[in-house]
Amino acid sequence: MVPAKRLALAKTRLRPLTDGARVGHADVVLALLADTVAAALDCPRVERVLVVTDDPAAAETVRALGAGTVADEPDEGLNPALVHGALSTGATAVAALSSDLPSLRPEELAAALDAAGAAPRCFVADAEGTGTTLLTAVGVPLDPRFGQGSAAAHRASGAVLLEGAWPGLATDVDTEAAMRTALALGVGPATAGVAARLGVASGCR
Ligand SMILES: Nc1nc2c(ncn2[C@@H]2O[C@H](COP(=O)(O)OP(=O)(O)OP(=O)(O)O)[C@@H](O)[C@H]2O)c(=O)[nH]1
Ligand SMILES: C[C@H](OP(=O)(O)O)C(=O)O
Repeated sequence: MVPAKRLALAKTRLRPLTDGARVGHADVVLALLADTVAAALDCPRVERVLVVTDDPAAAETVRALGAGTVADEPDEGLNPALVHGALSTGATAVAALSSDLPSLRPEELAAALDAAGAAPRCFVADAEGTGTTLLTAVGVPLDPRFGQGSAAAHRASGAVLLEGAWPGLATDVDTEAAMRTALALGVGPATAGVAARLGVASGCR
């Protein structure tokens, strides 16, 4: 599952990059989401990708890529939306993946999901070590604790930290600096496109 709130309201910390730019803020947020979803869809360990969203443009884009969508219910923020999404799948094994991972490679996600077999609930921390980019649950409720300091919250809730050589999985694009880190790693085509229009150089993922 990939959560995506309304594009215009999301990723406010990227506003310094998009304010006054030739490309709209929502287009940048959508590009990050599209590349993340495309990588998840290309991962052989992923049976299906569900985007939890109420945003019409996000829903249209991810459906065109091959993902499904689930309504953003009960409209009480990120964690309740993920619980709702997980229940709606009826699946035994579920994972919540950040929507802002444009450098994610399908093989990185496969490696993390393989490692997640080690415990009922596992998580991958972001590059700073404070946030979470992936939370997995097999045979138990997802019990998501995303938000500030979520790595510590997930650890305290009993989830096992997974560590590996997966820079694209760890590089969530919250800030302009993180965008530059992602671009240096190489990004998917949608993010490469908006980066070009923003005037930021990028490599290909
Ligand atoms: N479906 C859904 N997704 C959410 C909700 N709140 C946050 N998200 C998504 O969860 C992810 C992580 O959220 P944050 O890191 O807080 O992102 P953000 O609020 O867009 O970013 P900032 O404004 O810069 O803090 C982003 O992909 C958001 O779109 C929500 O209420 N519903
Ligand atoms: C949702 C949150 O994302 P951040 O805003 O820390 O990237 C998290 O990592 O739990």
